[in-house]
Amino acid sequence: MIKVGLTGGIGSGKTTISNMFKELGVPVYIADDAGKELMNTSAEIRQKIIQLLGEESYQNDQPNRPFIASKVFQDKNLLEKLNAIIHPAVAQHFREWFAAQSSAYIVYEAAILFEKGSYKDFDYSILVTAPKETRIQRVLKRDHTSREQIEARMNNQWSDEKKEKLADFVIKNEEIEESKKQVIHLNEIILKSAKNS
Ligand SMILES: CC(C)(COP(=O)(O)OP(=O)(O)OC[C@H]1O[C@@H](n2cnc3c(N)ncnc32)[C@H](O)[C@@H]1O)[C@@H](O)C(=O)NCCC(=O)NCCS
Ligand SMILES: Nc1ncnc2c1ncn2[C@@H]1O[C@H](COP(=O)(O)OP(=O)(O)OP(=O)(O)O)[C@@H](O)[C@H]1O
Repeated sequence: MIKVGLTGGIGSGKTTISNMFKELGVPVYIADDAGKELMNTSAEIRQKIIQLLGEESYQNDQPNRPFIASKVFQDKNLLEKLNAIIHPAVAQHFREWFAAQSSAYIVYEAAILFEKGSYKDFDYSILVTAPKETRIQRVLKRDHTSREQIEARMNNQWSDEKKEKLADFVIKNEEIEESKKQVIHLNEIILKSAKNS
């Protein structure tokens, strides 16, 4: 079964694009959601995060996400350590999910795919892009956040230019109808490739 990794910077629209694949019947694994679920439910992960960032990182046994974000997006070293707690657990969870799938291909959506080299685990990679200011405006509209907080996350992600060099396919997500056409076209290409493999 073909594995397709899908990523994009904050506010690029990767979840919007993943949903378009879902509508075409493609199973989609959302690594961010799995990471959230594991942070909520795994006592081992909770203990490691408290050890790393202190008691304030959990309240009533639930992660204090704004607090954790305020720490790690200001300090690359802490972000690396948080990633090292969560990513292996997500990888294991994904392997179990993947073993239960039976379609021609699956899509794996993640906030970071190129930065840590995990794109190499996939047959194809898709990068979702949009101009930086568009991305900022989308997130400002969607979330209770500030430009500074969005830029702090952007500073921990590669630029689109750097990611485009490694991506197999790029979806320029500006006009939504245009993005849908690109997804339908990519779906055809990947299905054809699955038949031939
Ligand atoms: C710091 C946390 C608690 C902030 O939670 P919050 O609900 O505010 O954000 P959420 O998880 O929905 O992510 C929103 C966006 O932030 C950016 N972002 C999240 N994690 C990372 C990361 N490790 N590196 C760079 N950018 C990131 C992405 O653009 C992502 O789409 C959370 O993002 C986290 O635990 N991140 C580290 C683990 C991780 O990489 N998770 C995602 C994939 S498993
Ligand atoms: N082509 C588009 N035109 C207009 N708005 C869009 C478009 N694509 C996505 N959006 C909107 O922009 C916001 C960000 O999109 P989405 O949540 O899919 O991005 P994301 O890359 O998954 O974000 P994050 O990195 O913050 O998790 C959402 O409110 C979404 O509805």
